Amino acid sequence: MTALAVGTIATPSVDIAIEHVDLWYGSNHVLHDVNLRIEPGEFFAFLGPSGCGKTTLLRLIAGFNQADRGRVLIGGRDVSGLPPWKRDVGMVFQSYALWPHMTVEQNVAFGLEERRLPRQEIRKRVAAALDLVGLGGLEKRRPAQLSGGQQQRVALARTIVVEPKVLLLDEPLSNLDAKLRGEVRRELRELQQRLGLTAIFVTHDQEEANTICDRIAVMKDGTVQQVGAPTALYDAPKNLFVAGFLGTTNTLAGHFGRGGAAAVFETAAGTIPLPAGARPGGEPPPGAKLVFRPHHAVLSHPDAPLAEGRTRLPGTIRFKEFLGATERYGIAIPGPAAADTEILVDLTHGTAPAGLDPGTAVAVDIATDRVLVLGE
Ligand SMILES: Nc1ncnc2c1ncn2[C@@H]1O[C@H](COP(=O)(O)OP(=O)(O)OP(=O)(O)O)[C@@H](O)[C@H]1O
Repeated sequence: MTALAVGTIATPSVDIAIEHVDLWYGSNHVLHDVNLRIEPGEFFAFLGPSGCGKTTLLRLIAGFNQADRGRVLIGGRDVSGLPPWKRDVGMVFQSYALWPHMTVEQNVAFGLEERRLPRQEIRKRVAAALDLVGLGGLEKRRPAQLSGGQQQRVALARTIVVEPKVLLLDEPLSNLDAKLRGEVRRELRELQQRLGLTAIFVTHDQEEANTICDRIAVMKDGTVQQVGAPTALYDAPKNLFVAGFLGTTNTLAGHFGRGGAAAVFETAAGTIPLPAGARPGGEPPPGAKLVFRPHHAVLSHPDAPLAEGRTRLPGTIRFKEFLGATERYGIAIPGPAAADTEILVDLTHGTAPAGLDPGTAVAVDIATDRVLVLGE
């Protein structure tokens, strides 16, 4: 265990282990055999859609929920039976939960006064915590006299001032507007790194998880689907859910080629050769689909020669959207029984050939080595 001190705030870096955790709310089985290890000093995210069990898992680590099976270890110590105040965890809530009648200073000092620390020590630590979150000078204000971002920082200062071993953040930025969210999340990341604190961030926003966290656990229906660094999850998703949750993706239903030796995937839009490794060994996964990202294809003139490493599907532009740095094209690929497949293609703004307007016939040239076949 290492400890880092910034000013008078010291936080240890500890690991967290979640082992075979199951939890029911009555007859509702909310967490299913969850196993995770979070490294010391890591910024970790629980990411998933609403109701998948992220907050339940976070509250379990905090000690507000108890597992029906399995255990939680913090810094190697089994904390499963311990109440929240004996776990050395600090939690920041979505609502901030500040005391409205207290000043900033009093809000931050509250936890230290409860612990009956000497007055001098409290004063020093509160000043250091407010300094760390950039709120020096606002000590005498009340929460109502602060902006949302400033209130969030008070909540953070109040949590770190007690020097928790673990910082738990439950959608802490969701009450802030988009611009402020970006700013506060950078500050949060910087603070977490300076303190070397192990932190877990709950969010359903993939951009938030990607920008702030070292690793992410993607959750669905109370199960962990995949754990990895943001780029690893984006580039090598394990299944269709992870691929779809982390960014836009094209998915084409079909089946592996039969008969011939070549590894191909046959879809209603056409037959697509597969790179080595895209075809999992043995039986195809259930509900297998071909997957590729919109920026892994380009648009060409139907008569242009096909570049090496690409495979071509002919189609017609259905729509075009300007997204800022990129332009998104929706392409209808004709299929049997009048069932067109729609493929999205993202081109960097300014790089698209002229004349790519709705109704134009184009060729979608897909980078064959970026294609994956994934199951449910
Ligand atoms: N106190 C409770 N009693 C009974 N069921 C609950 C309770 N809290 C949550 N649930 C249920 O447990 C499941 C998981 O809820 P949880 O709040 O952990 O999900 P979440 O992923 O954090 O969702 P959100 O992003 O909407 O906060 C949901 O089906 C929810 O309705």
